[in-house]
Amino acid sequence: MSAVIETKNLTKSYGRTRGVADVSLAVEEGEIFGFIGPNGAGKSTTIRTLLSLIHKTSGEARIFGLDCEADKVKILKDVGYLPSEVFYYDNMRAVDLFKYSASFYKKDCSKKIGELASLLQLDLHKKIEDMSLGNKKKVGIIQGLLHSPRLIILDEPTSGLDPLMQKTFFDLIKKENARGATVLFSSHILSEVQRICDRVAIIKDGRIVSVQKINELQQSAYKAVSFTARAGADLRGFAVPGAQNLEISGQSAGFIFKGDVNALLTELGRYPLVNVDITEPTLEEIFMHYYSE
Ligand SMILES: Nc1ncnc2c1ncn2[C@@H]1O[C@H](COP(=O)(O)OP(=O)(O)OP(=O)(O)O)[C@@H](O)[C@H]1O
Repeated sequence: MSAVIETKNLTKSYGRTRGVADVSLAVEEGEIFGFIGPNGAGKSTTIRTLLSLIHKTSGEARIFGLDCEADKVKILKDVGYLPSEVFYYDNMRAVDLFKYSASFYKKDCSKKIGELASLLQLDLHKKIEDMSLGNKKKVGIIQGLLHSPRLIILDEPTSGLDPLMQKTFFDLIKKENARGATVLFSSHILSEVQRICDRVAIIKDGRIVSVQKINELQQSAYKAVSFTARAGADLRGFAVPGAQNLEISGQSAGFIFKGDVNALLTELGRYPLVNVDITEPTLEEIFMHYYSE
């Protein structure tokens, strides 16, 4: 395997404002790689820097082994990009925009444009300014995929798509991946990442805090624990090493746990319990732990 995207200590500052700092990532050929973090974490900044839409402050960024700034033109021929906010030549019809885009790639993309439009149910002959937000998003998706790129970069791609169309979209991305495309997929919606990605990088406050395989993340040592005690029991003193995000509400409590199970059971045994649940945490619960650290 070879890295399609590789960054080393990639840093971008907007004057005094933090963009991203020391981002080191490797996305391997054929992966669907998730990039997840809350709003403002630095996902779009990383992506725009990779595409040389903005200049890095320091560090290295390579795509297909080429330097993202020096070899930008060569790289972009084989990259499909769906920006988080789509701006278009509004008075054009979708079909004309696609023809115009295709002319850059010097490829006949008409068959693929037709297939994508039919799959996504987009009227190609409508003016973009007359389209709903969801249909404008579809225009962005088709524009990103029409040249069958080797690398697809999607920045929050599903906003504005209804759930049925989201499923169609995910199936489409899986199909593009099956034909050999590598995919970088940014999102703040955890269930989306869980649905489609092989590995995920978590970014927080401009820095990567973890890179993991999705299945390993779910099988990590973390457990979700919740319990309920009999009326009158005071849970405020509940404490065990390894418990995080502890929330106590009346007679019930819940937390994420990674630690000595015996210590957990001993602590639980101090309370008159009526119920205990120890389960695999959802991705949401696992990520909350990263977000709140
Ligand atoms: N053009 C800009 N000028 C100044 N600061 C910026 C600019 N663009 C982004 N930032 C700052 O950089 C940081 C990272 O923002 P970025 O948009 O990359 O985050 P994000 O993870 O993509 O979040 P979102 O989902 O909200 O777009 C934020 O603190 C943001 O305020």
